[in-house]
Order: sequence, then structure tokens, then C-alpha cells
Amino acid sequence: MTQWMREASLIAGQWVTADRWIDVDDPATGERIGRVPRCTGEQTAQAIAAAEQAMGPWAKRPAKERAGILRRYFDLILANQDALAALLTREQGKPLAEAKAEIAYAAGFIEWFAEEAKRIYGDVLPSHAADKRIVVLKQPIGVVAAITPWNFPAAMITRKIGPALAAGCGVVLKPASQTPFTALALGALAQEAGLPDGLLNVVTGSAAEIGDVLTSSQTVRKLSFTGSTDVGARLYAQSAPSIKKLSLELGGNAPFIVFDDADLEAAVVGAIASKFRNAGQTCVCANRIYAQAGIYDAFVEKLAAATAKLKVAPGTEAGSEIGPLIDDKAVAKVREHIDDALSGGARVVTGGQAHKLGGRFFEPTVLADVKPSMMISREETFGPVAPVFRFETEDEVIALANDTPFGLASYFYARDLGRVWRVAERIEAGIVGVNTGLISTELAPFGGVKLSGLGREGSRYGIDDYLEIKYVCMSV
Ligand SMILES: NC(=O)C1=CN([C@@H]2O[C@H](COP(=O)(O)OP(=O)(O)OC[C@H]3O[C@@H](n4cnc5c(N)ncnc54)[C@H](OP(=O)(O)O)[C@@H]3O)[C@@H](O)[C@H]2O)C=CC1
Ligand SMILES: O=C(O)CCCC(=O)O
Repeated sequence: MTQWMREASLIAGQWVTADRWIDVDDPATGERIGRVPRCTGEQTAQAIAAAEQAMGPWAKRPAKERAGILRRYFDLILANQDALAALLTREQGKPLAEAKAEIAYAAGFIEWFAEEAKRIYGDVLPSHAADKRIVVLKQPIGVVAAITPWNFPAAMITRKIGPALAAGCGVVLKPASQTPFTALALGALAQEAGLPDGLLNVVTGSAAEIGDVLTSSQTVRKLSFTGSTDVGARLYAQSAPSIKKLSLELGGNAPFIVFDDADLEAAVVGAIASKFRNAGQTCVCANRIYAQAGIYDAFVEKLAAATAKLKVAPGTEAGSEIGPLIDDKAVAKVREHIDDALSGGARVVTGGQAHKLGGRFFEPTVLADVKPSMMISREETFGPVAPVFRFETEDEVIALANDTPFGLASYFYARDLGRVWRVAERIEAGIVGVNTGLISTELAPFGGVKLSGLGREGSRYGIDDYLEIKYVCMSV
């Protein structure tokens, strides 16, 4: 399909296979695209050893040299944007325009951290004694394990490997089994860019088997994971005996609040962008939309009208805005959430059914009269359903928005400046979008609070998790 599609894992600079394989399908058709090796625990251990060996000389290279190689990597990703996007859409299903945007976003993390490699500053601190000097060094943390999900097969990888490589670490990456080809293509491009053999390893296979080896290894000093809260919690526990540093970017349940004084047209545009990106399969997607009583009916009507216009089609078709869901389980979860809401008194304003294209396509849906007790309010739907709740006061909606164990993204539309400050400060979330439904950029710190995780990715803060601080006390 493209020169970058590999049916092999990348370990110690070699493309390797295994006795067992995992089939990968196209979510739009269910057809098999190809297969990737189900690597063994032993192969995972080889990848860890290769990363450790490669990172010694890599970390010693001047930051400017590391930055130069990463900059070449960025250029190569962008030069191959169309081919990578086509591969991504084939295995993940999202519309080609979104896939292209994701490749640019993914490349942006490599560019940003290539630049940050040169800014890993140490420090000299005021001393406690006349004959002592306090020097602070920042050093690479060690071998990094990265475990990534299927919903952003490129960007979730580069925002982990970008800072890791920039800091001087070696990496073992385990991509999601449903979308391994984009990851392997990123591995091939890293080789092409001149990354030393073994510095970036891409190991495909059984999550539990590879995860066990990565978490139990003493050599792996840092684990960065994006995915479900259940798996994140398991990896946290498994990493405890070896006291690894963890970054966990887990599930969300984002509130999207529209106050009476909001610009309604802008709020609809923001809600569509936030809710229906990647067919709703994003951890920062609006999951609960709260509209204040005075504008509730008008907002629901406008949102439904805009939702009904979204084009559902295979991601490869021109103009596609909503592709298929990733698998049958995802479709079943959407169905279950809608049925539960309807049985509790909610009503469908638009959509509500499997799409006539069949398979994993689902109609973009708006539900009204939704209640906080419903499943759709308590759990992340991860699908194209916008449930709209009614509220009366600012205090009430803050309480509703915060009544969740999750705290990743949140959004609200309002024009009163005092309210903007109050709400932004009171919402329990790592990210707050004010009068916007799109908050993702490599320039900002991305991450959550509560069960949504630990650590921040992107921005100048994103490299800290890949560094250790060493205090050197000098007697002069
Ligand atoms: N925060 C986010 O961005 C995401 C949140 N989710 C949420 O999670 C739900 C389930 O999605 P799902 O794909 O099952 O997410 P998972 O958390 O199961 O998968 C994410 C990654 O973790 C790996 N993994 C799974 N089990 C283990 C394990 N025991 N040890 C090590 N690695 C493991 C997966 O590998 P493999 O693919 O081989 O199973 C994949 O690479 C979604 O419906 C959504 O609500 C999902 C994806 C992203
Ligand atoms: O669902 C996720 O974890 C990916 C978030 C994508 C983004 O960075 O916006």
C-alpha cells in the first residue's frame, strides 16, 4: 500500500517476525489489511536491552546533534504525510482529512521536542555554606516504555517518543494491536532519519505479555501510557515493585457547558468539533453537554440541525466527516448507552440508529432530556452521541460537571468575564476550553486529574517526565 507499511516489528534496528501473528482489519469494510507479529516476551526483553545499549551514546551526543536528527525525522514525517494518512485511515477508519491533520499534529510533537532538546537547562542554586556550591543537572531518566491506543495511532506515539528521544532516552513502543501499521511506519521513518539502531523499538503483540515484561523490567525507568483507566491502573500497580515513573493519560468524561449568555452559533460549532472528532472516539470529546434552561431548546435544535448534516462515509471517501467506529464492541457500547437513556425518558432528536451503510457505521446522534443518573452521563461513550442535559444555575452545573471520577478535558461557552474566571477555576479538569471546542496542540500541556491520569504531555512541561534531577554538591 505504501513503502512504509511493514508486517514486521522493529527490534534493535532489525525488522523481525514471530511464529504467531495478529490480523489487522479495515474498520470501514471489515476486510483484513495485513498482519503483524505477535512478539514474545523474550523479543520484548531484547528490545529493552537494545534501547539501553543505544541510549548511552545517544545521550552523550550534543543536544544540537540530537535535535538535528529529530528535525530530519519531523521533515520526513511531513514529506510522507499523504502516505501515512492513507495508512492511518485504512487501519483506524477516521476521515482522510482528520488523518492528515493527525499526521501534522504528530509531526509537531517531534518538531517541538527537537527544539526543546537544546533547552534542557540545569541550574546553579544559592548555596547553604560559603565553601559549597549547589549544581542541578538534568539527565535522561533511562529506558522508556510507551504503550499507545488505537484512536490516535500517530500522535499518541510522537508525544511520548518525541520528549523521550529529545531527553536522550531509548524507547520500547507497544502500539495498539488494532492500529500497528502507522506505528511501524513511524519506526521505518525514524530509521530513515538516522536514529541509531535500537534507540526506538516497535514491538507488536499480546498486550498482557509485552506489558508484563515492560512493567517488571528494572531497566525500564519510565512508562508512558494512553488508554483506558482500567488498563492504566493495572500498569500502575504492575510498575510499583520497580518504582517506575509513570505518565498516564486515561479516560475522560468531558462536560461541555453552554450558559445563557453564550454565543449560541459558536457553541454549536464548538460542540460539533469537540463531540464528533474521530466519530466521538477521543478522550477529550464532549461526553456530557449541559445547556442552561433559557437557551436549552434553541441550542438542542441548532445542534441537531448541524449534526444531521454531518456526512457519514468511509474515511477514504471525499467529504467524509464521520467514519466507522473501531470495532463491533464500540458499536454495541453506543447502542447500550442510547437504549439506557431512552428507557429512562430521554428522546432522540436526530440519529439514534446504526447507519444504513451497515457494519461499524453509526448515525451521529443528539439526545435531549438526558438525566445525570443515566449510563451515558456516568461513562465515556466513545462514539457519535451528544446527550444534552438541562441546568438552571452556575453552582448547579459546576456540581454536575464535577460529579465524575474523571477530569481530563472540559469546555464552556459564556461571555460574562467574571463567570469565565469562576468556572475555569472551579472545574476539576486538567484542560479547560473557554469558548472553543478544540484544545489540542503540541504547544500546550495535555493531561488530566483524578482517574484521568498523571503527568502532562506536550509543551515545555512535557519533557520533565523523561528527565531525572541530579543534585551535585561541590566543595570549593
Ligand atoms: N485515553 C484515551 O485516549 C483512550 C481511552 N480509551 C477508553 O478505553 C476504552 C477501551 O479501549 P481499549 O482499546 O480497549 O483501551 P485499552 O486501554 O485496552 O488499550 C490501550 C493500549 O493498552 C494496551 N493494553 C491493553 N491491555 C494491556 C495490558 N494488560 N498490559 C499492557 N498493555 C495493555 C492495548 O494493547 P492491545 O491493543 O494489544 O490490546 C493498547 O495498546 C474505550 O472505549 C475508551 O473509553 C481507549 C483508547 C484511548
Ligand atoms: O483520546 C486521546 O487520548 C487522544 C487525544 C487527542 C488529542 O491530543 O486531542
